[in-house]
Amino acid sequence: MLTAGTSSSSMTTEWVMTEMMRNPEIRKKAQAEVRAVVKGNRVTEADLQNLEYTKLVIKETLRLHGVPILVPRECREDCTVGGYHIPAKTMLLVNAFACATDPDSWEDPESFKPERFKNSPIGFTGSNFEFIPFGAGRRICPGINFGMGAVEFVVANLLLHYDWKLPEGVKPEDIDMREITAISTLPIAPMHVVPLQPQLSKST
Ligand code: HEM
Repeated sequence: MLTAGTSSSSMTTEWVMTEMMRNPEIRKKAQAEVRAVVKGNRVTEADLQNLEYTKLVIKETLRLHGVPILVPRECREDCTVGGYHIPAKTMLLVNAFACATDPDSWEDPESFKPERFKNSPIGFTGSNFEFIPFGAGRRICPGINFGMGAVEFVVANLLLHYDWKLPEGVKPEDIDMREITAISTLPIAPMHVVPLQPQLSKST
């Protein structure tokens, strides 16, 4: 439970920041939303409900940087998938990343475009098999709400309190987006960012 709940949420947060540093316009838009919604210096649970664009950014991050392979499943009965006969008791591994980047399901699948989820019926509760960052079915992640709340809360605070820039001489396109695979996908090289003056001018 601890392993499943900690690295997944923290790695998602790290990828959200990485994508926002690589896409400054998206970061500015999310930051403007957070600063417009949050009154005072504290992000509340109620504020999170109104962070519409920031939620899209997190969703798009989960599409491109979610778990690559889901927990194994065992086939209960013989079946045929894509013309292949799968005998009962075969262990199956679902390639969630392939589903989330399948050009038959997604337009321009490799690009980071939070807007693709705007007014889209595709959610992450396991009903849309092209997007299953929390899995699906009986073994779906039981920590969806906790995990999403934790990521939204940390990202909102990072955007509310600080402006961010890359170290001197580093351009957004220089960020190393390669991944290594563990329980979550991790950046192959940690990104370095510089927090600017804390935004403490708002009244509490
Ligand atoms: C952004 C954060 C998170 C992501 C992306 C995530 C993703 C996943 C995925 C993909 C699975 C496999 C589901 C399947 O095979 O169908 C899973 C399972 C699980 N997750 Fe999460 N998770 C997150 C946060 C959490 C949190 C916060 C907790 C607990 C506090 C948690 C607890 C678990 C547990 C216990 C399982 C195993 C469920 C089972 O096998 O029946 N997760 N998670």
